[in-house]
Amino acid sequence: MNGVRDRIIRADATVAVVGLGYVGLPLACHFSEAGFDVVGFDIDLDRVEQLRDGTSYVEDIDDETVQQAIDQGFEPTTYANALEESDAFLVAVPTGVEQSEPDMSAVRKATKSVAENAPDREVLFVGCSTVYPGATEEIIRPTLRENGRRPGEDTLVAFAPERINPGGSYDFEEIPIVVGGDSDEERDAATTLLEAVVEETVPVESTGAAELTKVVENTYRMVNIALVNEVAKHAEEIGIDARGAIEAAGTKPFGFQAFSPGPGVGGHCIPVDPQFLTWQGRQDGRKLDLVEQAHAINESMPNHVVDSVETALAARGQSLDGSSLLVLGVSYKPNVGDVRNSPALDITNSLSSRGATTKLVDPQVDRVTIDGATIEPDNQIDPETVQEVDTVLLLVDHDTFEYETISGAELVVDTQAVIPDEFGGAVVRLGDGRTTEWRSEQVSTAPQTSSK
Ligand SMILES: NC(=O)c1ccc[n+]([C@@H]2O[C@H](COP(=O)([O-])OP(=O)(O)OC[C@H]3O[C@@H](n4cnc5c(N)ncnc54)[C@H](O)[C@@H]3O)[C@@H](O)[C@H]2O)c1
Ligand SMILES: CC(=O)N[C@@H]1[C@@H](OP(=O)(O)OP(=O)(O)OC[C@H]2O[C@@H](n3ccc(=O)[nH]c3=O)[C@H](O)[C@@H]2O)O[C@H](CO)[C@@H](O)[C@@H]1O
Repeated sequence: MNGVRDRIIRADATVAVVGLGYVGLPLACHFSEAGFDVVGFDIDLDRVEQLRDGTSYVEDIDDETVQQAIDQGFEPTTYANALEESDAFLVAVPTGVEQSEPDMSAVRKATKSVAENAPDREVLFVGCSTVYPGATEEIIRPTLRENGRRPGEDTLVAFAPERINPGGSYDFEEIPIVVGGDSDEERDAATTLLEAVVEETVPVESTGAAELTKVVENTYRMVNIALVNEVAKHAEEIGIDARGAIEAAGTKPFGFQAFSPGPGVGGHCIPVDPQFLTWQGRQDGRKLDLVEQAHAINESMPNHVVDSVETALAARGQSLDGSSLLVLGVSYKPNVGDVRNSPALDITNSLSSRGATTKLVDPQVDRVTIDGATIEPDNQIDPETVQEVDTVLLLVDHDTFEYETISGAELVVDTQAVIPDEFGGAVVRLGDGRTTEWRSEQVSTAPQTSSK
């Protein structure tokens, strides 16, 4: 009765979370709340010190939650040897792509840290990072073996991809977790562990099945966003409003899920995870044409937005070169401060390279580096600036934006179609059926002078 699963069942297992970011910190706090001793290992000293001071850096976890976990024994540390008394290891370190190739370097290093420090008894290793299908077999197990562990024997191995959704409407415990193991013993141990913190686990037959599940979830989302982006560009040409059609299609009670056209696809998941599949396909000499093309469509949206600004200014007798814009929203999606892969960065870069000057507003983002320059976006929309610029460009619909403040704008390019019609100025919307109209006629309020 000294197997790791037994220790988990008795809740006298020590849980180690490796990687204390958007995924790892909530995991650590939930296992602490569930009554487990928790060790949190991270290589970022600043993050560890913040946690030890009871301070959170993750939007969905407040300081009080961190302090409660600390009071219950949660031990954030940068010392890997603090792992030596742990029984179950949850690894949630960054993964991504570099030059379209999967970057699994952090997974390798974290797995090595676990192997080098795990105690000389049966332990459980659960991969939580999003990886390419087969990575547990090809990277994690060999790394454990190369560093003195026996996968499947003294180290049970499973894969349980995180579905946590920062800023989302679902609570952590409400989101079912898929758990893949290559043996019943490994799958059962991991399922038992995760059932301590979520209401539902979904066991699948292998680690590969769980890895593919996660990548499929996010590839499905990326491809369907690309579909509505392509439809939006088409709708602009045929003079029919795309969003109205998508919204109407959403009334079909089955067989359709509505997505929203936008200025591009950002974040660390949706533009990234599908590239694990396309890379894998190309490795075998097979292209996943649909996934590759969908990614390309989404990548084309920032330029489409800049072209729309240029066309809207031209319809008013103005040039993009020398124009001034107030850009609303820098993060990759509403109500988050994360700028990873944000389309706003590409759009702002492109505007600058085409001679426009931009002023950024984002209440969620303290500072952002664009083209090597560190910029601190304004916190709120300044009506005076609205009057001064040639165009207000809305990229991200943060809840805290008050659009009344832009009522004096001469031109608004609205990529999210959230500016109300009573706005009064000239509003150009992504996917708007009236695009053909404003392209061909001078906008009634258009000044005939050059840009300010
Ligand atoms: N953020 C999300 O909403 C989300 C959702 C689902 C899945 N994921 C996946 O989870 C994984 C982690 O993502 P995240 O958003 O938490 O990343 P993050 O960057 O917020 O946090 C990762 C943490 O790991 C630490 N780290 C890096 N290398 C390490 C190492 N060798 N040993 C110990 N710590 C190390 C970093 O210092 C950082 O604090 C990624 O694979 C991501 O795709 C993220
Ligand atoms: C656990 C996990 O992996 N969770 C992921 C996470 O993904 P995420 O945080 O990256 O957020 P997304 O909402 O996918 O946005 C990504 C980009 O796509 C743009 N977009 C989105 C929808 C749309 O209709 N049109 C768009 O243009 C948006 O602006 C942004 O730039 O949460 C999603 C649920 O929110 C999950 O499904 C998804 O698995």
